[in-house]
Amino acid sequence: MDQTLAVRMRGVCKRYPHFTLDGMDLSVRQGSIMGFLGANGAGKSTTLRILMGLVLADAGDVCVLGHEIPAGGALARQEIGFVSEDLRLYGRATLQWHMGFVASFYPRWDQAYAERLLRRFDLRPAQQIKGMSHGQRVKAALLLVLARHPRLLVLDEPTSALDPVARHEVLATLMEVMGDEERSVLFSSHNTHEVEQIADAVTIIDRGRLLETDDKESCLDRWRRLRLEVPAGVTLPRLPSVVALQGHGRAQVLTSSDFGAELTAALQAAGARIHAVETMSLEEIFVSTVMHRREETTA
Ligand SMILES: Nc1ncnc2c1ncn2[C@@H]1O[C@H](COP(=O)(O)OP(=O)(O)OP(=O)(O)O)[C@@H](O)[C@H]1O
Repeated sequence: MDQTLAVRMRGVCKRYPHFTLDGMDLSVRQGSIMGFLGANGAGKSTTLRILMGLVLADAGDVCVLGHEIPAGGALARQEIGFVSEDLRLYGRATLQWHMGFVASFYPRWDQAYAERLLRRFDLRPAQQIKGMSHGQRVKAALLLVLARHPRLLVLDEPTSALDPVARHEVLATLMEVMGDEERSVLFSSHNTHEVEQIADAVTIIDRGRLLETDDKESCLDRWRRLRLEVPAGVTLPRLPSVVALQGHGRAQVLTSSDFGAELTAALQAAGARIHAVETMSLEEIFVSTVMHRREETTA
């Protein structure tokens, strides 16, 4: 495996009665934060569970931190911090008890850092888990994995239950963790704003398929919305990078996934005038990518 990749998934398939993960590819570079975006039911949790060795794939190759999955799953999990919706914490035990429990298994447990996180996340160590709100439980689970200093953090929608202040603290903590070039984060989310804020790479999936994966900056750089004037009788060229065309008559809006000189030249040669070229947010890119693929598959 490429030593610079923390995660490498190739052609992974998983068939459920009403869902198929279909040839999923996913690469996470060591030292990067990968935002894993998908609509409800897209297959994000299934993909993350396969790479954790918690769900067995029907086909494909998975390698995490140099360990083949599932054979090397136990070794890989020693170096991964995984936080998901179904948090496996003991309701009747306190956070303090959990901290001692985790510390006894992981020699790299960092008590001083754990205490800093307690203050930052505004958690009380003597509190029982069952008395915590959902958001507090998520923060407790994050503390328990972060203080182990895992080489890879795999977070399944870590911020979905958090209020804006808690979300800000968690995102800031994740960015701080990345001060170390050895560490990598893979986190799934519906929230394109937080992915845009902290990720340096983005993967978009829908209905069990990979749609887009790229460095965030190059993704934001490629996508553009063009406001066009299209005189009567002009037919716009059908270029592969044209993802959407809206409006009729003279004023039309074109969305491109690969804006550049070639598209500009083709539009001008056809007789269209470009009035404006606008950048797009990751949210707009995500929605355009998913809608385009759904239209293609239903056409
Ligand atoms: N154990 C299972 N048995 C049958 N179907 C399953 C199982 N696990 C997941 N699925 C199905 O796989 C699909 C993808 O689910 P998954 O949880 O991976 O999506 P997701 O992208 O994480 O969604 P969300 O954002 O809503 O959490 C869903 O249709 C779900 O019903």
